[in-house]
Amino acid sequence: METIPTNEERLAKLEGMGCSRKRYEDPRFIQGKGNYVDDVKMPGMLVGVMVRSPYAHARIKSIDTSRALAHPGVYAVLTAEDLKPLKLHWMPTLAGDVQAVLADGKVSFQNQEVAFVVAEDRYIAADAAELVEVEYDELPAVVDPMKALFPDAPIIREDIQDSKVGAHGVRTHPNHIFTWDIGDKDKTDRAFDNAEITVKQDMIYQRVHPCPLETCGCVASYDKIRGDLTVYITSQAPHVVRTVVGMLSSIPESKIRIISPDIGGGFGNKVGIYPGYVCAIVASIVLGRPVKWIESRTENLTTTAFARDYHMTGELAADKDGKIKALRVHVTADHGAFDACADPSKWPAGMFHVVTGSYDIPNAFVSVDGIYTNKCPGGVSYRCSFRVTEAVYLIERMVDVLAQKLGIDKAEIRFRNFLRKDQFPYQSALGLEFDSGDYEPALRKGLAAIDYPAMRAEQAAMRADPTSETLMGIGICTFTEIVGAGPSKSCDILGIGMFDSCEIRVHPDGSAIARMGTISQGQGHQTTYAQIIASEAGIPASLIKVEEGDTSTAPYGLGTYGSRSTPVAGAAIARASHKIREKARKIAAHLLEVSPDDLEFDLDRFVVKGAPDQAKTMKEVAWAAYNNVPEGMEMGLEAVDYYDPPNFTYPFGAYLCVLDVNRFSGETKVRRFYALDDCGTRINPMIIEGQIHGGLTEGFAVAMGQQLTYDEAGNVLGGTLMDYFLPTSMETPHWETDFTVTPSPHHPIGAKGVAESPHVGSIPCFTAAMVDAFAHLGVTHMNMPHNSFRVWQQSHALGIDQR
Ligand code: PCD
Ligand SMILES: [Cu+]
Repeated sequence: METIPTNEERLAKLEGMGCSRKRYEDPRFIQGKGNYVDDVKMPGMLVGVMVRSPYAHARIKSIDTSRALAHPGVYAVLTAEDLKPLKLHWMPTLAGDVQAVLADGKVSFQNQEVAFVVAEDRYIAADAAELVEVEYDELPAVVDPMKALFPDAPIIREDIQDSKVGAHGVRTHPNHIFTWDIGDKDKTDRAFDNAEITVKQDMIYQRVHPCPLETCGCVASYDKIRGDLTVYITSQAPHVVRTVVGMLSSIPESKIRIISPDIGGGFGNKVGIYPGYVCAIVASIVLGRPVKWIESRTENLTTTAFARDYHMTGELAADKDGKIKALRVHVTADHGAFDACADPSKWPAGMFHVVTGSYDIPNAFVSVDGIYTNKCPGGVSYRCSFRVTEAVYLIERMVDVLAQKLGIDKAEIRFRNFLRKDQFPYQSALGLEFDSGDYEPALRKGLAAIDYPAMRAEQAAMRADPTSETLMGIGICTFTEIVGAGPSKSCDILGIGMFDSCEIRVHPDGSAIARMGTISQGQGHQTTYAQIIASEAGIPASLIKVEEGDTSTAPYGLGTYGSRSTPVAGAAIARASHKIREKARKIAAHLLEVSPDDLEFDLDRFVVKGAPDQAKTMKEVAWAAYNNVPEGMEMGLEAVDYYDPPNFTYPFGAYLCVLDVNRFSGETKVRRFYALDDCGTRINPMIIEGQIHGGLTEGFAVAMGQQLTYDEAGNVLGGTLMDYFLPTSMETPHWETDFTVTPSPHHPIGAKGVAESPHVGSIPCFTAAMVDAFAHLGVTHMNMPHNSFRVWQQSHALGIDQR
């Protein structure tokens, strides 16, 4: 007789939630067996290259494509004139604006798409692109959003120059996109009028770019005989691409197949629809041959989806003990030449209103103005679920500024203002409902981990020593994130609610295939999704095949960004697993000739209550599902779930950073970085740790070096990795990670998203530490990036850079 495995053995075999199961994906990635878009090669495939504008703002007087067309190996050169008859020279953006696919009479940012050259191969296409002769008439450019609102500023969008109302309400200037107000202005103003103390700080969150290792691209293949369009694409939201392509082309969605194969990092960069995709699709339809388009690094850095460019002013009102009474914020948001924000919510500044942070702030008012400038369009959530990193940066900076003004310790002021555990679910003054949190123990753990009192004592000693070449800074960030877009009442893309989905089919041998509407870009969904099913349906993770990213097989879903896969698809996976389990229970009851209520689910089997030797395993049930089901039941064992979450999830964390700054050179060394994260129920602790390392490294990159700078004429300075900071293992500090577990009350398995938290939480922490190094000299804020030159400038301004 077969010996029944022990509980431990069965649990180990399942590799369910909580297990640091090794990543299923890694053998293929490590051995170079991944399959990325640029790996796709089709018979007869042509390659397209963009002709781009050297000017930030210019009228196009003429485009002469004849020399390019005459070049051997060239098949087509598309311009706006060619797209006009198809009504494809402009396309809708995800933010309710329109964007030129190929410049229509005018260019509005440097490297804007002007023509698309299709040729035998990439070299020929690039050579021919040089032969396209474009005559420009340069116009004055404006790159500063404040100056864009001057009465005599150059008008960027002549196409909508006279419209007084845009997608998000009234426009007050031709370069003004919207004003978005939220909160109670009168109450907030009154709280400020009556406050014992107020503080105010301006800050700039610089323009940055997500910079995934793989640039954007696609291979479009139109089959003229069948009328089918297949597109391999670097998309974080393949189903959305299918819907948009359907809308633009009038091809029914049933004849469009969008496939996101392996993706070499997304980070928000691959949410939007870019002109290159549209041009490749049009070229394939026109030429009847597959057409590939892959961006160069410079094209990626300078033309696809930037992030931030938020110019913020924060104000806090408080009493003398540092208890916050009100928050007031104004933001000037530079959206570039077209409003192409990949914002999953109905709010034009995304989830910025999470800006009250981890604190009990009774009154708040926020106003955001969106502005056009002669810069690249975009506005994506570079590792933050959209404008959350901006919000967290603002509130964390403001709390520090207040502490400094009052002479209260920066940890102590947080304890005085934290939301208490018993206040959840908490209605914020800006209308959000924070699901769960427990902030105080998290910060206490962090303070103990770095021995905060000892650090402050060391800092005091250094400050007292006039010969010390080092300035020591201690940064604290106690952030609350908002992830998991989202409830369809507040989140949609082009009118489609932001649900997500899962479909599970169990085979006769007890193995299974599962498909979801999300798409991994390196997060390891194939590993972790199987773990959820393992725990919830009792099928070993190693027997579950997880597939995402092919619209012809996966159920409709809104994709992966905004750390939404766990909060939304993860919930659908759990619920689909429960449906499987409940059908299996009935089959097991039938096999055991008992009532379903007499059965208990035990890891991987159903056991008769009170008779532990009478059981049916999921494997046995799976076989029976195909030959011996209760009368009246359909055969098979499969389930589908579409999940529209009731709320977002609110992961949080406590981060601490200790920095040593050389006041003569501005060089900085991160001595300690401690990150405690709470994402509720943890599915794979090892993957979470990897996600946190990645997010912290990108946070380090943004805080210490990343910036897309423009000169007055609108030239992008630093559109290559020589200038744009991408940290390697050489620059990256050592990370210390920790956690607490506060489950989400509304998520079926209590899980919250985690992937963006480390990015959102670390950036203000680095700035806080940097400012803290200079705080005793009266400095309250320093704008990022904190590279050596800029830090030295601060030192120099204070006159402490000389020996
Ligand atoms: N509690 C929990 C949570 C979570 N998890 C895990 O972790 C991960 C993540 O998750 P999440 O948080 O949910 O998220 P997702 O959705 O998946 O993802 C997204 C993210 O993710 C991140 N990470 C990463 N990684 C990699 N590798 N790559 C990439 O790209 C990336 N990206 C980035 C980003 S940026 Mo945005 O897009 O900006 O919005 S958003 C983002 C997965 O695997 C999961 O399963 C676990 O375990 N547990
Ligand atoms: Cu964002």
